[in-house]
Amino acid sequence: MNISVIGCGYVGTTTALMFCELGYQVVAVEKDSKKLAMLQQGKLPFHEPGIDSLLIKHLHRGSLVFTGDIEEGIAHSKIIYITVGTPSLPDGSSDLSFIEEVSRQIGAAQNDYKAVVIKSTVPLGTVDKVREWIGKAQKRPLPVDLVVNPEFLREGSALYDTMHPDRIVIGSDNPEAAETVKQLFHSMSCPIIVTDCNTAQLIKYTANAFLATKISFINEIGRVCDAYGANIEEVASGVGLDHRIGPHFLRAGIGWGGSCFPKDIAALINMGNNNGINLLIVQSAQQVNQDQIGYFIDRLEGELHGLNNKTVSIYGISFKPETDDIRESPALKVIAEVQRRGGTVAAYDPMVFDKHPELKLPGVRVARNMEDAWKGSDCFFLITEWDQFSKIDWGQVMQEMRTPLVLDGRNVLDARKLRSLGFRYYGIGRKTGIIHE
Ligand SMILES: NC(=O)c1ccc[n+]([C@@H]2O[C@H](COP(=O)([O-])OP(=O)(O)OC[C@H]3O[C@@H](n4cnc5c(N)ncnc54)[C@H](O)[C@@H]3O)[C@@H](O)[C@H]2O)c1
Ligand SMILES: O=c1ccn([C@@H]2O[C@H](COP(=O)(O)OP(=O)(O)O[C@H]3O[C@H](CO)[C@@H](O)[C@H](O)[C@H]3O)[C@@H](O)[C@H]2O)c(=O)[nH]1
Repeated sequence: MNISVIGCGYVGTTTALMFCELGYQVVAVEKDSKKLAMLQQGKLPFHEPGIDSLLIKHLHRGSLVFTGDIEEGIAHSKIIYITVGTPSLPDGSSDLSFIEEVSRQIGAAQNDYKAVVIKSTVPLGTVDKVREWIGKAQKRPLPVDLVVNPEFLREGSALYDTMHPDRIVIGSDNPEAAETVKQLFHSMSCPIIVTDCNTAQLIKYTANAFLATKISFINEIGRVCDAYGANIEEVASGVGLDHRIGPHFLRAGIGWGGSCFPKDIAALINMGNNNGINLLIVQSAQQVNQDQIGYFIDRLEGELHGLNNKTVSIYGISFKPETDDIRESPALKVIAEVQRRGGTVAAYDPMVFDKHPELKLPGVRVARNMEDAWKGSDCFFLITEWDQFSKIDWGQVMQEMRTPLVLDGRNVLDARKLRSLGFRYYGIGRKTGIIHE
């Protein structure tokens, strides 16, 4: 069977490869000519572990073809997946312009029946708009079914998550179309939930909002730990052993970022507002997350008695390890806030600057290596827990920093060791405790 995928970013490329692995013939459409040229040559325009080798495998086999010609993509199959971006607008609502563009292109290129499957995360009600955009662009009335099949992959483990999902969610107002899409996954063993479009979309938003709220909640408890000298990791593991709560997404730190949580939480709040529903819990989770940057920087400013003439070394720019994605990265917010309060910044990331040579961070000294960033610095500030930061020679750091201050935005460094070496070390909620200190 043939499948077309439109939009070859993190989700589209992974989805295309997942379908190739399941045995389908895939045509993937990308409009960005630079990205397209790379993909056609078997090179990934972004970093995602494990995807590179699969890309080459399926290009060689001919099971995957990349094209910039949307008409070729539409003609290739009856099942068209939409995987374009849905970024935030300033009011928190979703920018559906990419979805609209693709919908109109589908309608204009259509010459027979299509099942259009929206994998992008889109607000409830979007399906009706897509149906209208497609219909208006059709040269003559042609049948189209709309299905939503939201994606739950995490960057950094995209391939694994797509090949081993906890569940697959399919929403459609037409049971036959839903069944067609369900059959695509017949070889997968996870639960498949078939429901209506709005319910399927709300499963996606609720999952992201719940996970983000879990993190904000533990971050807030981390502040209570700081106030009373309790240990947040022991609190989290003690609480997480309760099966009703579970151990995941209870790692306290500088807060959540990325291309999904911030925008999806904003979109959910916006959907509530549009209907007179004040989503208090989700709004609070968002607020706690915004405040978390200030919580750390207040500590930094206090420890250094002001940031004027102080240099802060930022370790990790991507929003999490094993990705080059900097969308809504906490590091960028920390840099802006340090600069706003008068400090200067040196930054190191093992991936981001190599992958994005065009990236400009005004006023920031980009370090060539880890050592270069801490030399003469007043604070080692870890934002992203790249594995290599766990192998640092802290004796050398102590020799080469101007001020022996370490802020650990991910609670991953060895607090006891750093303190015994003479560093002033702060994570969140890590003053005491016996497991990690
Ligand atoms: N990134 C994730 O971890 C993740 C996980 C789950 C869901 N999602 C959702 O999936 C969607 C896509 O996210 P992403 O991170 O892959 O986005 P992305 O920005 O990385 O990729 C989107 C791609 O679509 C291309 N595109 C846009 N319009 C096009 C058109 N008309 N024709 C062909 N190509 C076009 C863009 O050039 C870009 O390469 C979003 O709605 C997002 O919320 C993302
Ligand atoms: O205990 C935790 C777990 C995560 N994070 C942070 O939360 C953010 C998001 O992390 P993660 O969820 O691992 O990454 P994403 O790739 O953004 O994935 C989320 O967003 C995707 C897009 O919607 C969904 O598909 C995934 O299911 C959902 O986990 C990152 O900044 C992490 O550092 C924490 O601070 N503490």
